[in-house]
Amino acid sequence: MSASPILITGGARRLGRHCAERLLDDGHPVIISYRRERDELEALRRRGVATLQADFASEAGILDFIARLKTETDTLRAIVHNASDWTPDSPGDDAGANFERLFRVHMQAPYLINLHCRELLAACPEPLRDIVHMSDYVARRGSKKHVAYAATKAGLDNLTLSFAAMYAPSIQVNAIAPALVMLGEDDDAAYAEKAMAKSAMRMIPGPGVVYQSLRYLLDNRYVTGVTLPVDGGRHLR
Ligand SMILES: NC(=O)C1=CN([C@@H]2O[C@H](COP(=O)(O)OP(=O)(O)OC[C@H]3O[C@@H](n4cnc5c(N)ncnc54)[C@H](OP(=O)(O)O)[C@@H]3O)[C@@H](O)[C@H]2O)C=CC1
Ligand SMILES: Nc1nc2c(c(=O)[nH]1)N=C([C@H](O)[C@@H](O)CO)CN2
Repeated sequence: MSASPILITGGARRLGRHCAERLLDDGHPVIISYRRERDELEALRRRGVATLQADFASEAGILDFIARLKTETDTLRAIVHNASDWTPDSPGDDAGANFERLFRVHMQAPYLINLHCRELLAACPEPLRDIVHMSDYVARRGSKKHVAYAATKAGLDNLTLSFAAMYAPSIQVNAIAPALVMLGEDDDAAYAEKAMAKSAMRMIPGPGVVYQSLRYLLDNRYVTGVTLPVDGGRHLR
C-alpha cells in the first residue's frame, strides 16, 4: 500500500518548497497548493508532486480548494499550513481589506481545511497523523508594522490549541513559530545585518531549521498542542 500524501499549502516557493522537497527525499508523496503559476513548479511536478492552485483570500477560494483536494486524494498523512501573506499594515482605506485577507489565509483557511479534511487524515492507514500550523515569533510579541499579520498568526496559535484538544488522540496538532529564517528577495545587506542582531544566535539559518522542526513533529507520537519556537533566541535580546 502506497504511503498517504502530505499536503503543504503555499509549497511552490521558499520554506514550503524546501519542506516539500525534503519530504519527497524522505519518501513521502506530496501535494502542494500554489497561488500563482511559476516555472519552478515544473520541477516539483516532474518529481510527482500534485500541484493544486488555490487562493485563500476568500471563503469561496478556500472551499473550492478543499473540493479539488478531495478529488486528488482520499487520505492524508499530514497537513502543513504554510501559506501566508506578510503584507505590512496599510494605513489607508485598504486597512480593513488587508486585515481580512490575512485573516482568511492565516486563520479561515487552516480552520476550514482542518474541519473539512479531518476525514482524509482519519482515513490514513499509517500510525501517525499530523496537522502543523506555520506561525511566527511575533504572534506572541506583536509587531508595530505588521499588526494584522501578527494578530492573525496569534489566532492561528489559538487554533492549534483547540484542534489539538478536539482531534486527540488520533491526530496531533502543533505549530512552528520561526523568527527570521530566510530573507525576502528585496532584503538588502543592511536589513540582514539589522535583522540578525535581533536574535541571540545572530544568524539567518535558512529553511533547513524549519524542516528539522517539522520532521520532529511528524516523527514524535507524544507531542500535541505545542508551538515550537525556531527563533535563534529572539526572546533573549
Ligand atoms: N521567511 C521567514 O523568515 C519566516 C517565515 N515564517 C512563516 O513561515 C511560512 C513560510 O514562510 P515563507 O516561505 O517566507 O512564506 P512566503 O511569504 O514565501 O509565502 C508562502 C506562500 O504562501 C502563498 N500565499 C500567500 N498568500 C496566499 C493566499 N491568499 N492564498 C494562497 N496562498 C497564498 C504564496 O503563494 P504565491 O507565491 O503563489 O503568491 C507563497 O508561495 C509562512 O507561514 C510564514 O509566515 C515565519 C517567520 C519567519
Ligand atoms: N509569509 C511570510 N511571513 C514572514 C516572512 C515572509 O517572507 N513571508 N518573513 C518574515 C521575516 O523574516 C521576519 O521574521 C523578519 O523579522 C516573517 N514572516
